[in-house]
Amino acid sequence: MTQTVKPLIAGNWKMNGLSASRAELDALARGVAEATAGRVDMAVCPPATLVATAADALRGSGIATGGQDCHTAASGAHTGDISAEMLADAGANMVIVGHSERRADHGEDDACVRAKAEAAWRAGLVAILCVGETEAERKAGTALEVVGKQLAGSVPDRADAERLIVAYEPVWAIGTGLTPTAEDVAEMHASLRAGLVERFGAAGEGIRLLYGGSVKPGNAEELMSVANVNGALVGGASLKAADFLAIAAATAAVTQKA
Ligand SMILES: O=C[C@H](O)COP(=O)(O)O
Repeated sequence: MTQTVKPLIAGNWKMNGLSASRAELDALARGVAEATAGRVDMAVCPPATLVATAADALRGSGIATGGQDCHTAASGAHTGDISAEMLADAGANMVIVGHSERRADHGEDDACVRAKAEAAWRAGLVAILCVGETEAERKAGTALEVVGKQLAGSVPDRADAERLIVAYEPVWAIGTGLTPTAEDVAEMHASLRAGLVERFGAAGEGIRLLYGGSVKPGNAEELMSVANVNGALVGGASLKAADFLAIAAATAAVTQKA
């Protein structure tokens, strides 16, 4: 883990959560101080219907609230869409853009993801921008090239640590229980770091690089110990406060050893 970068453990609830999920949010707010000891930041990205609930439940806890997607426009005739400004108005501080499920299910390409990141910035939100290769690309030996192209095409100019977080999520590791080896994660994150530094200079050193894909309490310590891994984007294991807090605690333990 890059020692100067405070890790972030962010939860992506995807299309899960009803009003009863308030109990999990309240449990996170109660447990965050003990789990992180102030050494790790946390965020929860619930579905849009729960952003205001999450912002309310997490207020004062230090846990940030995020959306899972935003439209490129601030408002207008876009039925069913939600703008970054609306997320901010509901209490969000950040928004995920370019998740592989959006890229696959909604045909979002790098130019679209870049426009969404710019929309996030326009609304004052931090963009958590996702990149990652498919299983076929990994097997073909093109993972570094594919992800490097996604990074170059999706990240807007003038990125810095205040406004951008990059999440590396191998598509084949999402929700499967599979994870890359620590060596593969290290190789990819080193490549992402090099790409950011080449483009943004010293600012690229501070941009958080999250790993995502089947992060659980049992593998968090190993994954969070990898060089240039500055936290995690957690799907399934973020739905239960106890598991999510355990991942944060494992990350805090890594930072203490570093
Ligand atoms: O955004 C989160 C990722 O897609 C990871 O999901 P997962 O932890 O359920 O594998």
